[in-house]
Amino acid sequence: MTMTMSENATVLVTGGAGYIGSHMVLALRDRGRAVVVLDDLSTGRRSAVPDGVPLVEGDVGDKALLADTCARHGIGSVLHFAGSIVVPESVERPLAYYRNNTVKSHALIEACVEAGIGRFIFSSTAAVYGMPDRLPIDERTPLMPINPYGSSKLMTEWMLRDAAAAYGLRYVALRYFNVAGADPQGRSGQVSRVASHLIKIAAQTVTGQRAELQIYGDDYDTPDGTCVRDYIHVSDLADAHVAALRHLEAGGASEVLNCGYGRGYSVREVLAMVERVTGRPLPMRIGPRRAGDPPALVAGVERIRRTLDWTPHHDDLETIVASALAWEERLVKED
Ligand SMILES: NC(=O)c1ccc[n+]([C@@H]2O[C@H](COP(=O)([O-])OP(=O)(O)OC[C@H]3O[C@@H](n4cnc5c(N)ncnc54)[C@H](O)[C@@H]3O)[C@@H](O)[C@H]2O)c1
Ligand SMILES: O=c1ccn([C@@H]2O[C@H](COP(=O)(O)OP(=O)(O)O[C@H]3O[C@H](CO)[C@H](O)[C@H](O)[C@H]3O)[C@@H](O)[C@H]2O)c(=O)[nH]1
Repeated sequence: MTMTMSENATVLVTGGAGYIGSHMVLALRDRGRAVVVLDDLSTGRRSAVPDGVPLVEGDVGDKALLADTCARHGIGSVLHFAGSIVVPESVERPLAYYRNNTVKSHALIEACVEAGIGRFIFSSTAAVYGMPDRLPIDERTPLMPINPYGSSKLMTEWMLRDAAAAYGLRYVALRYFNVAGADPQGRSGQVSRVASHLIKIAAQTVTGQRAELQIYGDDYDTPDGTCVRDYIHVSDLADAHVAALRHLEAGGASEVLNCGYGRGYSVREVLAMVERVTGRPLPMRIGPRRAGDPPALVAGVERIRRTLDWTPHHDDLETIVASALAWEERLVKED
């Protein structure tokens, strides 16, 4: 397949040494695209960036570095993953979250406008919806984040909306639901030890790094009393970004799109799948509810299916769980 001019331009992936960003780099490289990573390695790892991919080690809020990187590498599109992601930490340190997620995104958007970079893809989150009471959650659902993390992301969406109107930048904001799993070829996965995500914690428990897992509440108004989430495989999520990039490169309009499969699994269902995959009981107990957990979050996916040429390939809880476990076992062996 021949590439168009815009497909020849290098893609800047901020946060490309992190969990989702590293899968993004793989997805782009697998398609022969030129990629540069900008990451301060605060939670990411140098080893997550494949050989041959330039890593600019620095801060996404550093405008001089951004201008230099964009000019030096001939950047045509920016995929913005860099940020802070731990919800309870955002409650304790809100200003740090607004600085890292909102203020630094402002610097990046401004640098793009100044450099004439017209395509931008942003990692947003279902946290912009807060505690919606109707499922599935479509993009017209009122935006009422209940923590600084969600607010910091929503403010970036708004900056993009307004910058697009004023300066002609085109963007896609993808509101991720629950991202999980690891590269099917075992090239990347979630590395952070300070994990709060259910499937990562289950994998740490299976590999003996934790004695047991706690279910945060079994008295929700859901079929089995535990919270329901829409788990999306990280490689499908990366492919959705590739589709979003193609959409923008083909001249498509700015979009805000949910990114999930449109189906929910309860905490108990996820843990039952972990037991099925390992063939062993998982040490677990019921604990109290965790503050700020909505009972159920399931993406309305009509808009993304209509807008992007995106076909998920790993829409299967067993595949998600098995890939996360395989990655965790590899991490443990490496240590
Ligand atoms: N993991 C999820 O379930 C989830 C859900 C919704 C949205 N998101 C969003 O996806 C993005 C990636 O999340 P992740 O799970 O891969 O997290 P991660 O912590 O693994 O990756 C974030 C990366 O950004 C880098 N970084 C952070 N601040 C930076 C800065 N100021 N300058 C340069 N680099 C910086 C980190 O070193 C890390 O490599 C985030 O924006 C997050 O808000 C994640
Ligand atoms: O040890 C654990 C960890 C999680 N859970 C439960 O498992 C479900 C999923 O929790 P995660 O922490 O895996 O994911 P969240 O739904 O809380 O988080 C997701 O939504 C957040 C915003 O709401 C952020 O966007 C975050 O990055 C994204 O993964 C929740 O009901 C949680 O209470 C447990 O029972 N035990």
